[in-house]
Amino acid sequence: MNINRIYFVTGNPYKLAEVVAILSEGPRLPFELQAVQLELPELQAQPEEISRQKCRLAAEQLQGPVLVEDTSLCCTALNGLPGPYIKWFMEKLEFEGFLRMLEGFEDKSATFQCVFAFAPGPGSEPVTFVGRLPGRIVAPRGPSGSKWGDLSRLFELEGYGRTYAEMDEATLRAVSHRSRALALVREYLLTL
Ligand SMILES: O=P(O)(O)OP(=O)(O)OP(=O)(O)OC[C@H]1O[C@@H](n2cnc3c(O)ncnc32)[C@H](O)[C@@H]1O
Ligand SMILES: [Mg+2]
Repeated sequence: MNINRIYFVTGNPYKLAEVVAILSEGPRLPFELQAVQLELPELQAQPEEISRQKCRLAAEQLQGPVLVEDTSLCCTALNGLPGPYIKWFMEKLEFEGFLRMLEGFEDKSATFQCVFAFAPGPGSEPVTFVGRLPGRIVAPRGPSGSKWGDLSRLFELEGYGRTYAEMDEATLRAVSHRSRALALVREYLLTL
């Protein structure tokens, strides 16, 4: 396949910066990654299908190879919810409301999940890549005002005993759901 530029499409500047940083580490990809800041509609569906839909829309709009990503936070006690709707839950309930929602449940385990979708152009079925990070929801710890907002103070990574907000950026980048998914994206892109 003759690709020399891939558009990474997101409305979130932090996500964009993180993806560019992670992909610029390690073996160099034979493509230029071009950032496109665009808010894509997210259709109600399972996380992988939401990402695929975003990818199809992005490929149509940009008429070229595109990479998109959608992040979910899945709580075990809520059978995977809020999942892809976490953004709206945090916006509407704020962290106090979100914690209250889980109060009645003993099981506070949760998983951050990142689904990237890639399509070489419009009309192609997108390929997806999933990265997961297990943890649990805790009372807020760590500095507030971080780039990912209060959610990062509520999610404690399994095996680290620290919340997202308490982790240093390099360690987090090495283990995060996004890095895990991007390792698969990189592997795939290198086969094109
Ligand atoms: O335009 P897109 O790429 O969709 O960007 P977005 O900000 O709308 O992102 P999502 O639809 O993937 O929604 C995921 C929500 O989870 C948050 N989020 C994403 N990655 C995160 C991370 O690594 N740590 C903490 N929160 C994260 C993000 O701020 C959103 O509120
Ligand atoms: Mg979004």
